[in-house]
Amino acid sequence: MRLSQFFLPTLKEDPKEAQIVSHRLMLRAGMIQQSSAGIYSWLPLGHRVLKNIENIVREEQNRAGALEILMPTLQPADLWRESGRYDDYGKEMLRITDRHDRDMLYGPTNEEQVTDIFRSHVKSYKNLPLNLYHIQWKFRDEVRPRFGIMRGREFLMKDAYSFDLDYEGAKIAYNNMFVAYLKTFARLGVKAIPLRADTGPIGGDLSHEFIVLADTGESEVFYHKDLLGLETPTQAEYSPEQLQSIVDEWTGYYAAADDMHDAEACDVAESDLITRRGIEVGHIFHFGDKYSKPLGASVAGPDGKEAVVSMGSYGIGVSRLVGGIIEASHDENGIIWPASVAPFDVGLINLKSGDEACDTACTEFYGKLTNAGVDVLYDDTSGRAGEKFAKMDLIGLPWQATIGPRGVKSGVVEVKNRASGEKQELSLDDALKLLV
Ligand SMILES: Nc1ncnc2c1ncn2[C@@H]1O[C@H](COS(=O)(=O)NC(=O)[C@@H](N)CS)[C@@H](O)[C@H]1O
Repeated sequence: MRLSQFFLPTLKEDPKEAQIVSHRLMLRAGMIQQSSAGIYSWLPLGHRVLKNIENIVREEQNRAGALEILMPTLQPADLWRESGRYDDYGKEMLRITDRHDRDMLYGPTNEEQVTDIFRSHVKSYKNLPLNLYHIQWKFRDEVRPRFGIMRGREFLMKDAYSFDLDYEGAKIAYNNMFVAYLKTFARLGVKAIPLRADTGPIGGDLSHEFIVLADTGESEVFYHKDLLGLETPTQAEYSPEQLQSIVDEWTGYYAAADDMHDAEACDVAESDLITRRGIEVGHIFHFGDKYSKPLGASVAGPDGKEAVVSMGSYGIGVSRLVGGIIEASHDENGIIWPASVAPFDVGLINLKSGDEACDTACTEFYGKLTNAGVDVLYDDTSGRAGEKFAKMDLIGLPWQATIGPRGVKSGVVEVKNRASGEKQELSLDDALKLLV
């Protein structure tokens, strides 16, 4: 992509309304544009990152055996009246009346909706276990939306829902999602630790939240230092016993958010207990028949008797993760994207646009990288060198390749790794080998 043909409305100054670094950098890097409180448009650079995160989440859900569907954002209030949540949900719910005066709502979550789909079609235990998920916009009328997309009102969530014949089956489904989350966050380039969590408006009796450690996180978390040393599971498949042992290993260490931490009961030695702030990027719940019972979602069991199915739900904050990853990965010059989610792989800087030799060398190098499948943002604009370097550091692409008049003469490209800051002068061929 040539920068002269892209839409990248970067800002020179820190916007005054931004209180945390990810909000500041997302605005300065031209990734989002606020529409109203807690509601944003995603501009090209931000949209690319959002889609990269979404696709990694999707791949890991698919690998875990979940089936992707897409449920509507607008839901009938009657479904929520059946579960009893229509009144319980409170002011966070955006209630809407359509032209026929039917009560509707903009979904904050989809437990009722997915249970309605299930009960309409699944009648036998032979069709279990089943896990349906979608990646869909949610609306929660947060009383104080803040920190940009971190606590938005309209936000993108992956929410999965599992259906099993009994608790044993539901526990396997829960453990399967727990392990899929460990893999997902590792692929996103963040260290997410699971904590026992409160179940809140979703409900149930078993829940973990996954926290990305970041100094500006809203939650205060307390955990055993050895938790950070655990290896992320890598196998494609695990038996139920293996899943349970992985979950036991990761939940065997003390870890609790402030709302669950009990300093008295915590038996971790002072020297082993770490206190940090973190951002909740995922939250999983087992809640049994909380929705299936009132909505009559049951199947004929092996004994022929009707059994109300046992459910769980599993959320990941896809749009929140754009900010969460920045909070965990930035420096004083800007964002440092993990390669897996970066909007482009390489930023190519032409130090002297308009100079024929430079333009030719850059165009050739750009073409070779692009043909090799590398996603390049080529700064072909006529800005000053200092501005070009600052912009590339701000938007945080993993690699920068710079070609200037001196380099063209000696046939070298300066390649810089954004995360380490390390620079190398390489021949065009060696630079290609490094970047492809
Ligand atoms: N206001 C918000 N802005 C951005 N992301 C949010 C917001 N509220 C929740 N999230 C993200 O969405 C994830 C799941 O939300 S949740 O309420 O915990 N869980 C559910 O809604 C369940 N239905 C899981 S399927 C959270 O872990 C968080 O990462």
